[in-house]
Amino acid sequence: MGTSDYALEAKGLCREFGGFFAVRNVDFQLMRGSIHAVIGPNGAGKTTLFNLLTKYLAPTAGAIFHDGEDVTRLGMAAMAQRGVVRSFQISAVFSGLSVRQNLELALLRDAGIAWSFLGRVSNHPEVGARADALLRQFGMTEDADSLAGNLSYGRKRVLELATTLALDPKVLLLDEPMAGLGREDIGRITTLIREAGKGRTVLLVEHNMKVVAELAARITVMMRGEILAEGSYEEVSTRPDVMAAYTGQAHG
Ligand SMILES: Nc1ncnc2c1ncn2[C@@H]1O[C@H](COP(=O)(O)OP(=O)(O)OP(=O)(O)O)[C@@H](O)[C@H]1O
Repeated sequence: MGTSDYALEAKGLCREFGGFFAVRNVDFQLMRGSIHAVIGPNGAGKTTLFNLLTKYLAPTAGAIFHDGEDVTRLGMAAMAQRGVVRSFQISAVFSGLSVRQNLELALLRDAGIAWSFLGRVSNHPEVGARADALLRQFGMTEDADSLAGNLSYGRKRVLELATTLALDPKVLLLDEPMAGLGREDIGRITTLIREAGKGRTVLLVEHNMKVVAELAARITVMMRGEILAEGSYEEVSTRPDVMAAYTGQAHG
């Protein structure tokens, strides 16, 4: 399998905090076009690995490749330009704007058009049409004119995902997309991520095993900063060492 089969690849990745290795010597491959989950008990190093791959943190050793090119030294903005987009941090929802305005803002930003006031949208009819399509796709047509700040927590997370997808990322990186959501919103966001995964590469860090089992074709299990196991849900969930890693840990 060639390097270019991977949307993202890490080689010998390390992140040390004052002598403590949160991530130690990790070799990781994110296959292009796949939905891949990183799981593991609390403190395993999932968030640190995610922050390294999304360029939020710099590694203390090792290298990161995107489409086979060394991107170790690039920052988040340069990665976003390459179509590698992290959700739920980058795509802030503006609570003083309506749902539609939030989507229009994201679409204008993606098109590289400066956005200062909404009158500008009328100059770009394609933006209005794409906002309508996103509203329909995300089941938010009825909320279009509601202020984002007045949405429930779950609907806000749906809007965040919609604004991220407005950027049409090639690689979508999601940090605990289900955190704090009720069952209904989990079902909706699971469906939306599955749809978003068509023609894209998706990496998610997620504690909810039902969601991981439903979405991820490949799963990486981390433990004490290292990769403990990799494979399908069936493969990793039946391994005694993976079960032992979770013993005594409460996970949703
Ligand atoms: N900025 C930091 N400074 C010092 N130690 C850190 C820092 N960030 C993370 N760590 C440590 O690195 C280890 C891995 O943390 P990390 O947040 O990556 O784990 P995690 O698997 O995401 O855990 P959780 O599931 O609880 O979010 C933990 O022991 C944590 O205390």
